[in-house]
Amino acid sequence: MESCMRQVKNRRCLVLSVDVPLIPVKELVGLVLETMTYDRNVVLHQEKQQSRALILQHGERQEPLIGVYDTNMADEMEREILQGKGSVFAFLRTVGYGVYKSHRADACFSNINDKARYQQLQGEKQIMENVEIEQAQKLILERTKILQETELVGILDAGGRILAQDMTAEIDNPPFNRSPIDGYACKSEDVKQASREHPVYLQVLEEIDAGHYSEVKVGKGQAVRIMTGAAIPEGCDCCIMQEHTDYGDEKAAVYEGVSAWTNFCYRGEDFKKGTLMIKKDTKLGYVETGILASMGCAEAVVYRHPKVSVLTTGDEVTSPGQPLQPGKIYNSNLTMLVVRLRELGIRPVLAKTISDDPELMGKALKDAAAQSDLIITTGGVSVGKKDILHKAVQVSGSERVFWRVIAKPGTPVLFSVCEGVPVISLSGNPFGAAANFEMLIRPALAKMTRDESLNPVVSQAVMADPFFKESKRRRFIRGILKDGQVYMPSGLHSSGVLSSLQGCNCIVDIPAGSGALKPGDPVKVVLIF
Ligand SMILES: Nc1nc2c(c(=O)[nH]1)N[C@H]1C(S)=C(S)[C@@H](COP(=O)(O)OP(=O)(O)OC[C@H]3O[C@@H](n4cnc5c(N)ncnc54)[C@H](O)[C@@H]3O)O[C@H]1N2
Ligand code: MOO
Repeated sequence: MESCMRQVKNRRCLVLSVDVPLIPVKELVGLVLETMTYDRNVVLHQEKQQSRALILQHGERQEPLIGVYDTNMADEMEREILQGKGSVFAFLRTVGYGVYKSHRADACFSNINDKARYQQLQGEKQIMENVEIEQAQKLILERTKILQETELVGILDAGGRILAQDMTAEIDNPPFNRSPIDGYACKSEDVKQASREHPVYLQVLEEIDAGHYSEVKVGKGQAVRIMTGAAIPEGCDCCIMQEHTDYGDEKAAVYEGVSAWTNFCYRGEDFKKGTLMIKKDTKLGYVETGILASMGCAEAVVYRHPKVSVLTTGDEVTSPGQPLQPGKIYNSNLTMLVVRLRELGIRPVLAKTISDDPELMGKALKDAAAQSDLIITTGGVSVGKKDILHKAVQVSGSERVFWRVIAKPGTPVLFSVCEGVPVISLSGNPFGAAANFEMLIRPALAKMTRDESLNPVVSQAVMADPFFKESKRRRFIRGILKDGQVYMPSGLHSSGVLSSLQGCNCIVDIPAGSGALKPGDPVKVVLIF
């Protein structure tokens, strides 16, 4: 420090030792700002400056090597080095110092000198507990990447995909003036006066069917026999429905006149060459793919599918189809989540069950991270001895971001990031997992894929049935929404019960502090679609 102080030109120097890599930058900013406040008070209020050094304190601990020092103290430092023991505190006591109090966790200021400790502390430092659902969504979205890679797919397979480039028409559609009816194309001037009593007779030059093209020029008193979808030849400005003629082959009697441009579809009336037809990032449905086809596109460049992995944990879970041993339960979460993803157009790349072994799960997370954009797990996130996700996340070297949301069910959801891949660990209780899927995973899928329709849709409704429990905490319950009214399913509302979710199409979002709900009470619902 002494030699640094001799070199620097500034009046002050921010000192930070090299082995506190987890210190939040905001704390350094806080230190600097506090020094500036001192300066301002000195100038404005002619206060005596309190100290020549301001160091950081967290809890009871003061950190002399995290601070802002006046740089004119090199001589005093040298004296301590030569005459004392060279202790920074001893020096500080002689010159006097102030403290900047940080309220961050101690782990932020840990001395770290090896990688394993760094990874361990990084997890401990950043975990946030008991977050609101909205904050949880934000924390997940901040760590969710938007997919950039694209692929070329045949137009028949492009439905449901997100277009990765602007699509501009290279042709006019229709590519020619065309007849919207079966009949005769002619000059409107010729038939203006036609009626049943006084038919107008036209000379029929030829017949043009859909798919054929004629260079013929139609003159005064002339017509062509024309079919729906066929190109109207030069010289004509209208078409007469055949029902208003005598169907003549060489000569046709016209019984009803029309004005100019009647029954006449213009070239390019659907779209003109050069028009931007479908914008990048549009979800292609049947209409958009149909438009692309009408533009002549056989293929489309779309963003690649997201790669989502589902890992369920639990020594008690048994795959369906296997005999059920005492104490075991069938694994419903894996099927439920895989099929839910498929319903949303996402095909999971990995779906498996891991036993309650943190090392195995840690390894499984790393393996999954290598092949996924998002990992969903269920079970093992609460506080029990076998709630192995916490350890598994550490084993995998993941960054833990938050644990627990302030809502029921699905409270113990844990969010971490394994090698850059978000890992959303849902509770093992099937309805807890299902509710969290709708609230936390859908937004991540929407961001990743740019598919806005994957976002949860919130609506207002009115309770049709009562819900008897009061809700001290925010509570999600399943419901059946019909014509703006929410009916309660028969069966239990417990988070461990899946069967009563059958037939439900919404989750009622009951705010914390609500009493029992009565019929007629307005409620917010999240649609399950
Ligand atoms: N002492 C406390 N105990 C519990 C608390 C608490 O705060 N203190 N929280 C409770 C809440 S709320 C929930 S939710 C659960 C969450 O537990 P986990 O997420 O750790 O999940 P597990 O214990 O592994 O399983 C819970 C439940 O779900 C069944 N399960 C698990 N996986 C599946 C699956 N794939 N298919 C079907 N069913 C599954 C499992 O057998 C358990 O019955 O913790 C409470 N406890
Ligand atoms: O949060 Mo738990 O999913 O209530 O039962």
